[in-house]
Amino acid sequence: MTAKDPLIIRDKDEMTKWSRFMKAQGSTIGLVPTMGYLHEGHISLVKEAQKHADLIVVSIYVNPGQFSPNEDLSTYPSNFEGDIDKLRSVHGGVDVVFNPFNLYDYGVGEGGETMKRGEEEKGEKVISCVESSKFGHETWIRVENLEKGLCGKSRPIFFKGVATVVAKLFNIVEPDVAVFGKKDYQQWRIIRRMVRDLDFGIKIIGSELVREHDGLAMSSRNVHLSPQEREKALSISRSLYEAKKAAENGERYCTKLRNYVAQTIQKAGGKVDYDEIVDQESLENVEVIQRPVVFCIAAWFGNVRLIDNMEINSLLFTKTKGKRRKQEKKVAIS
Ligand SMILES: Nc1ncnc2c1ncn2[C@@H]1O[C@H](COP(=O)(O)OP(=O)(O)OP(=O)(O)O)[C@@H](O)[C@H]1O
Ligand SMILES: CC(C)(CO)[C@@H](O)C(=O)[O-]
Ligand code: BAL
Repeated sequence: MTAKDPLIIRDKDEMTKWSRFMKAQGSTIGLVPTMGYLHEGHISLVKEAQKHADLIVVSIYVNPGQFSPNEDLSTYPSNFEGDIDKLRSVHGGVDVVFNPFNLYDYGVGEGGETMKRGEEEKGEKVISCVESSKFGHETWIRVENLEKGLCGKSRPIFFKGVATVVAKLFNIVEPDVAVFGKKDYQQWRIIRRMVRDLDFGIKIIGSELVREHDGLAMSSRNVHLSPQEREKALSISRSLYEAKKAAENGERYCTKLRNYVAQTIQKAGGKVDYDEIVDQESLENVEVIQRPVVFCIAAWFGNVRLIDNMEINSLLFTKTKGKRRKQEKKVAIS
């Protein structure tokens, strides 16, 4: 297998020029938006994109617009050279890495009048790092209902920042297809809704969540976990698996399942931000499972906030010779 060096494009106008040129030659373009510090979860998105498009663009950009000033923008991990090495060795390769330097580069008004930092300290308004950085950006996309729950509660500007930067990337790269990971389940749903509501004409693909060998959901932020915190964080995926199994074996009451997961994570030393069972499409809370749902979790281990989720698609009322299949291992979730 020969390694392929991706072309690195840093200027947004050049990115658009490249895409338009390639499309004029008849090629289709698949976009994989990332914030870098790539792992196998990201690579799985690239492989998925390869199935749907001729040419692949991976964007690497830590978007200040989705971080509040009190969040971890300044410590978000990065390793650009390492990322390029990883992409170089993907079978079939990546054509472009778009690593923009001028995504919000509009200059600063006289007297820095776009500076709003301070308001959030008075508790009046939550603003994003992009607003407090004097970039002059003031246009935002909100996906009003889907962004309200789950991560939207504890990160109130997160999804407006994500939807806006993704819309910018779509306008710059002009892809035919874009791939998002179901690890960020709410994000994937929000992007799909935005694309539908604003007629982007881009196919959005949700790619399966990739886990470490021991079940931990892969995430760039895992690098900040100490070995002890990492071990404790396994309580998330383990309890989710148990809850899924219990649901499949007939436990439909969400309160029971949620309490079990929350208690397991707390016992392991984690601090639960939310644990909710929601409808896969509307992301609205479900009390009794009667249709496909997704069990979504966010929890803190030390200073690291992790998210994970598990879809529960089929309620296993499988019958063996007329009887409900006996649970091999009784799942204690009372
Ligand atoms: N384990 C994973 N499985 C599938 N997709 C993933 C996984 N981790 C990240 N992705 C997807 O990769 C894309 C880029 O995500 P991002 O660069 O923020 O990585 P991340 O690992 O989610 O980082 P973090 O959660 O620490 O911010 C998103 O669409 C995200 O859902
Ligand atoms: C979609 C995204 C690249 C937007 O900054 C980011 O939220 C991410 O990496 O999931
Ligand atoms: N993958 C989500 C990016 C973030 O947490 O900011």
